Amino acid sequence: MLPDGTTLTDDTARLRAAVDFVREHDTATLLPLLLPGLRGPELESLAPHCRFAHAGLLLFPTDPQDLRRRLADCGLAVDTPSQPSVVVRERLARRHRRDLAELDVRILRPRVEGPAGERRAVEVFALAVPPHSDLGALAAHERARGHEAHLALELEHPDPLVLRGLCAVLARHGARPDGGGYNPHEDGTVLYFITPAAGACGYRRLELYTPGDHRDALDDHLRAAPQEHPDASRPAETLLRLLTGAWTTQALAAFARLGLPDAMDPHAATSTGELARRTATRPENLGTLLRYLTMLDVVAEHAEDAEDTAGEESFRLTRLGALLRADSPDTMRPLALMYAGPFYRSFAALDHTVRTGQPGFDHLFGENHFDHFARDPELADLFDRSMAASSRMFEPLPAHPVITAAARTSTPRTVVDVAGGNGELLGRILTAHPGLRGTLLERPHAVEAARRALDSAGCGARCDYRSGDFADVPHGGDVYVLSRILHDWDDDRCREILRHCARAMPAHADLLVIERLLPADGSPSLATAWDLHMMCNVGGRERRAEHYARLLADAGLELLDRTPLPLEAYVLHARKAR
Ligand SMILES: C[S@@+](CC[C@H](N)C(=O)[O-])C[C@H]1O[C@@H](n2cnc3c(N)ncnc32)[C@H](O)[C@@H]1O
Repeated sequence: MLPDGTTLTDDTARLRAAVDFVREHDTATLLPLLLPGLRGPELESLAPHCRFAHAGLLLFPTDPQDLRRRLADCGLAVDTPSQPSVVVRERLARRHRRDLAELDVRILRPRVEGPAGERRAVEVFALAVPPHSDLGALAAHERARGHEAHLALELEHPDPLVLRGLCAVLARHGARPDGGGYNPHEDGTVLYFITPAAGACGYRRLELYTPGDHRDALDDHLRAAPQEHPDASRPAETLLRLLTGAWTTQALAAFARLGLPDAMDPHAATSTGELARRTATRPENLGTLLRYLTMLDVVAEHAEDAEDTAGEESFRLTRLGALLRADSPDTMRPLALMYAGPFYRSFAALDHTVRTGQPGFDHLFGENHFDHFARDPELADLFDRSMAASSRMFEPLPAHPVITAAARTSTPRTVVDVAGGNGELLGRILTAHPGLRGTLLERPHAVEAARRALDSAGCGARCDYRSGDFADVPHGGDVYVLSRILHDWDDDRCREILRHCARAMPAHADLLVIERLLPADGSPSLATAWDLHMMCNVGGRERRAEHYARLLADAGLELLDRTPLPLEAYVLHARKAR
């Protein structure tokens, strides 16, 4: 893929584009292109630990002479013999369900200098595809998709701590693990990442190369990566696992409702008999539930200790399971109850939604989900708490440049949270910046919940509340926030909401929109799953960044930039168009 999004199918042209890219970019300018939120001190501390080492691509010469000719056409000399590839060969075998023996992928690294004469290379993976070979379709697919095209950073010092630190920085800026491996022929460890869709250099894959054997870090990295084709060789087993996804939703909710996460110890195993006693359940049936949850890594089974447990099984809570504890500050328990409750029942009407366009929720409950929840205080409270349960996506927002700039001014500035739910985000911003004031607009029942939450967070005195509708967006604020609002609505309603905001915003005001973004290249993402959820339950949708830019423009607003947030969300920064 080229930076302008076009795809080159001719191998020599693709090679030349990679060579030009390597010649033109240096490490410090490349990093923010790959990770758009990376800047300031974090960028300065990251850059010295790694160097831009190469751009990689996969070519399909007809034979070794053809490859040499193409390299020469691009002015590349190869003075070292090719090495067998392990990682790319395995990825191709998995993706195309081919036998490894059919795929003799070789690696060459012709040297190319960077803009200041830096030592670099183009990493060429070559798979020979003679005329009429049955690998032709594979080659056409790979040329068109460019799955293996990547940029590589090499660690300056192969220190395991630095490697893990770099992985953490990449994760914080939206890079997702995407496989990797250890190559014994070269004694080097590669970790691949997919960078955020927002990356501006045309490459979406990033390789972190570390000389030496770092299989500990690699194992953690591989565990975090979604499998490209889960069990592609066993389709019937895979389908059975997929078909029974509802059991997972309900097993997790039963686990939470029975109070098991709170009755279990994360550090020590407890026998099923003791757990059954604590939760008033039947040991035998509880054992069945816990064994299922062991497969999901929610609990871990411990080897029996015959003396302590009289031969019973015993289980410990894992980090994942601990997120369902009711008393955990980052509990996701309300989401477990919501997805196994009203949003579980409504998903049974998904085919109705696809046929008619009407949300399954409305079809089943006879009204829009906001109205349905608003009439039932218990459900309304569960909904508010379930929104707050994924609020870790808000963690970086108090440090967003728009908020810190507002907090630095001598006159008190006001953050207006439009449909701010139970005040989770506004509370975080006001707690981090004691000089800021807040205004929260919500429907009446939610205003009351927000008032209680902000009072108990100690910032209620700096907050005003407006009970009302989107048409009542308060005028005269300095920063306006629309968090997870636009994805609830169709385009026409979004334009209306944005126009209400634009009318209320003074010329200097900023707007922060928090949403997940659909990937432009169809790569797996939470946004794609939530797109289905929004369609079935709310009648809304997830969108690509350009789609939001168009909606903002229709309301007289201009999208200025976007920064990734945890849980695959983004914050889009807009102002009034000049
Ligand atoms: C998905 S929640 C988002 C809440 C919060 N901004 C957050 O990110 O956690 C959507 C919110 O929109 C509010 N809402 C729905 N319709 C509204 C309307 N017509 N006027 C104002 N708020 C509305 C709901 O009460 C709900 O709290």
